[in-house]
Amino acid sequence: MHALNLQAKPLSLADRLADLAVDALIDEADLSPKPALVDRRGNGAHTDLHLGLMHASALSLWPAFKEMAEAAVAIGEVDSTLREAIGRIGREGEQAMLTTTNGVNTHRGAIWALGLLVTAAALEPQSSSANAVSLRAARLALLDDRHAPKPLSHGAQVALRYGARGAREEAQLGFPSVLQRGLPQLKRSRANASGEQNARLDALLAIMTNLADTCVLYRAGEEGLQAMQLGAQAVLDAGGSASLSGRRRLHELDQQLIALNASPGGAADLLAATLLLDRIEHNGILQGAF
Ligand SMILES: CC(C)(COP(=O)(O)OP(=O)(O)OC[C@H]1O[C@@H](n2cnc3c(N)ncnc32)[C@H](O[C@H]2O[C@H](COP(=O)(O)OP(=O)(O)OP(=O)(O)O)[C@@H](O)[C@H]2O)[C@@H]1O)[C@@H](O)C(=O)NCCC(=O)NCCS
Ligand SMILES: Nc1ncnc2[nH]cnc12
Repeated sequence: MHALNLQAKPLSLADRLADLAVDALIDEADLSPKPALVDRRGNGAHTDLHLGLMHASALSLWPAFKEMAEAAVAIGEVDSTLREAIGRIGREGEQAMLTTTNGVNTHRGAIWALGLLVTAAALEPQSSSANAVSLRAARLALLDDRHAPKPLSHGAQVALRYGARGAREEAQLGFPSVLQRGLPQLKRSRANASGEQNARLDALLAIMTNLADTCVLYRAGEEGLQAMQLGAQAVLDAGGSASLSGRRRLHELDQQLIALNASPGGAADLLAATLLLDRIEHNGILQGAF
């Protein structure tokens, strides 16, 4: 007679990366109080989004992230075949998101950023520093996808109007907002014993200080972008989210951005990218230690 094998089947690399990406999106959505964004308190500057929808949207993307990681393992190098494979999977992921949300754009930018990072991490799991993963993601983002439609998206309209660098350029440059702003601030605030939630809020604010967020530009123009960047810097200068005066500034920033209808959705996506890279770097993706 055989003994029952109660041990769970180990997760594949692609399973683990998809889990990490979805967890990063859910942690971003839950983080509160985020200025003008959907969080546990409410809908921020949005009328068509809420926390349940953000969670459902994040979960709907799990198969797309897994498929991107599998494509990376199968193809094995940064080339046009992989770029076009993840472009197709990314567009299917967008459709899955839109079906789940009844047509509301919850995570378009996140599919792009986290999709590239998941693919880049799966390509060389033994080289999982944030720098190395971002560099591979940038090389992928620089490749052309012959099948990509070229719609006049909000990002494209804002690029024409203000000459702003959007989500595509952020990835092609190797995610500078994550590597130079989000991750260093996350580490600084953790080292200052600010508490994990405050460290994540500070990381979001650090990203906001410098980002040309095309969501903010589209909804609130340069006035909105300046309010976001200066207001985020003011919170950090006042001591960050863990200090009383930083919290007061954060509350003011929330009110100001809501009044301007300026939702920093791009910064929120890059916070999720920050959390994902932090976990890939520190937990490793080979050991299955999470
Ligand atoms: C290459 C793409 C990113 C397409 O780029 P494009 O220039 O066409 O830009 P958009 O699609 O308009 O914007 C992309 C989203 O990226 C986020 N974002 C904004 N600024 C930045 C930035 N500076 N750096 C990084 N990321 C940024 C942002 O996403 C969040 O906001 C979304 C809501 O945005 P909005 O369009 O304003 O919302 P709507 O509901 O449509 O309007 P409102 O009513 O709210 O005003 C939300 O989804 C957040 O995620 C931008 O929206 C890429 O998307 C692409 O080519 N995809 C095709 C598939 C593919 O090739 N995938 C590759 C494999 S992963
Ligand atoms: N928490 C959030 N609120 C609004 N838009 C977002 N896009 C990505 N995350 C978001």
